[in-house]
Amino acid sequence: MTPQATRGAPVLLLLGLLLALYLLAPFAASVPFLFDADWHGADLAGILSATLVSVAAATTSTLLVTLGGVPLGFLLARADRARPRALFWRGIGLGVQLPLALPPLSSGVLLLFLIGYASPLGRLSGGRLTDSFVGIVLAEAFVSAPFLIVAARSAFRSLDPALLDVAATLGHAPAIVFRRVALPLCARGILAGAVLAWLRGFGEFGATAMVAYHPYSLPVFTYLAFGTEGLPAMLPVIAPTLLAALAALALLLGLERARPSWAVPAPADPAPLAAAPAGAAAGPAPALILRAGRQLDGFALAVEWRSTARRLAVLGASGSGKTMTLRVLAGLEPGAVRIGARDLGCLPPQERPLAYVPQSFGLFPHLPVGRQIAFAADSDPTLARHWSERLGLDALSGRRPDALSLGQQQRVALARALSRRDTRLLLLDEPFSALDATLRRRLGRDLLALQAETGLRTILVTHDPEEAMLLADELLLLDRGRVLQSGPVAALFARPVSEQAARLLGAVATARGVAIGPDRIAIGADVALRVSGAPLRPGPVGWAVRPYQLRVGPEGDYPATLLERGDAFDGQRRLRIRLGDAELDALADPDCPRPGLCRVSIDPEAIQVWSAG
Ligand SMILES: Nc1ncnc2c1ncn2[C@@H]1O[C@H](COP(=O)(O)OP(=O)(O)OP(=O)(O)O)[C@@H](O)[C@H]1O
Repeated sequence: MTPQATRGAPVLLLLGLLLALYLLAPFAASVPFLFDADWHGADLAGILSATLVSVAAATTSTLLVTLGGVPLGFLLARADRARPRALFWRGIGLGVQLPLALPPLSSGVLLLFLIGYASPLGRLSGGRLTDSFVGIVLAEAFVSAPFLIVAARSAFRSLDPALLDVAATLGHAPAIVFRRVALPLCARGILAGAVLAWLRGFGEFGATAMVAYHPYSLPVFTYLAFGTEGLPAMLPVIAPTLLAALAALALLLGLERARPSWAVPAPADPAPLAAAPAGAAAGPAPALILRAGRQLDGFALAVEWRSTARRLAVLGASGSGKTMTLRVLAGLEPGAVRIGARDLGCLPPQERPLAYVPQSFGLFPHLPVGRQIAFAADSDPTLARHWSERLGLDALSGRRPDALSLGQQQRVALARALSRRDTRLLLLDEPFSALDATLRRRLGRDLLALQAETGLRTILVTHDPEEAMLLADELLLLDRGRVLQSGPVAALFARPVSEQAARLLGAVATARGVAIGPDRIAIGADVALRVSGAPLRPGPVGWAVRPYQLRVGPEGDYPATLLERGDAFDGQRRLRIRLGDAELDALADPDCPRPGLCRVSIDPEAIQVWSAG
């Protein structure tokens, strides 16, 4: 907090400083007593032995607790994300924190029920679980484990789940995903938890005294020295305790301050891709069949889709279920998926022949570009080299993702996906959403080039109709988890099923008319527009046309009235015209006619028409 931030909050400052003072005061208060300490009469051999016992027991218990606590923290974090949260894991999450809430003496009593002389385990072990080094370790593990589990759980909870999903869709089994992605990315949080657990174990007295009074650990030895010889004899015993605590705290501080060393400024955006020879494969692909049904709190997904196109897009408003549909395809959500004769629905994500690029690209923060591209379980070194070079990533192979521009990050994600030996399907979730308009256009063209070059089937999730029309031949329009319409881009564009579908497809303003022939709509004032697409049935229709599709001038197909003429900007002038009964916006050259009668031409293919009956 800056001095300015605390200036307005004297009460906060006072309360905070009071507590800090109280925590430091005992150290200051102990200074005069140090001169009374009985350094000469100190039992150095006893202190050394107790210190060694405590260090060894705390280290052993921390290792044991880490071994089980890290996987448990991972499972608990995963269960925290699941909806609904399983009762079993909620119970486990609560139960493993109980030792935190218990007085250590009570923990000791509970442990005696389990491993004491009279317990089945105690009898089985011949009493070796109490009053022994093993007993100290068990007591320390019991009281210190929650520190490690809570730290690991919160470290794993802060991990971006998309990274685990991507690693799975790159062919890795859950255990490998845990080892290669989750563990390295959460190592600092886990290490901090381990240091806390070690400190807690090292200083443990109550439970240890109940379970294993012998051999003396440092806290028990300190208590003994105080009880038999008083404060002066106890002071030398505190020295190793303080030293160990300071060393552990220094380690904790070091962990907090440690910053990844790879942070270097992001370079400029990549140059556009050079044109490449087209088409490994063209024409229709094996039929893709998707059936997804999902019932969540406040949202239901019910999608059925069949397509043989190679370039597909899922288009819909925010929250319509686009990402979920893609995740069903990737095997990250349940659903039936088939490609040709191959049933993918029964395969886990790591066994599906596809690559999934989530919205944030899903690059692993701890891996440099070179290892990132080769990360897939079935990564082909020849393909990896090819795509690294083709996408201009060779010079960046040593950089980690936070030292890359967004455009470069996207290329790394694509190179990683394309380097898999058996990728049949490339799933792209809003690949351009984080980019500005210029980069969006450029990377859109890059992707177009890649589609032509690889012939790979791509499914693009987007809410941008322009992007969908550029990069897809077939569309799936979603609305609140349901299919609004699906089919070839041109057919959907010409004949959206409803005004809502037309708006999703980019219609800004809509108007009413009447179909008077298979390719004619009357829009009032004796104007009948010629339209393209499937033959129309007579009856009321809605229609729309984009402003830049209207050509306004002295010549043209239809009579209209120019109502307003806006200021010229960026080589264009915005006009307001009346065409039939509709008032529409149009874009024209700056030197277009003045308000008054004019003529308008519209390409029939640029007019969207839907039944409004
Ligand atoms: N685990 C969940 N539990 C309950 N609802 C969820 C869960 N995950 C997603 N949803 C809901 O499902 C709906 C669809 O989500 P989805 O991410 O597929 O939408 P989208 O169309 O991709 O949206 P956007 O364009 O904003 O990314 C949303 O309303 C979301 O709130």
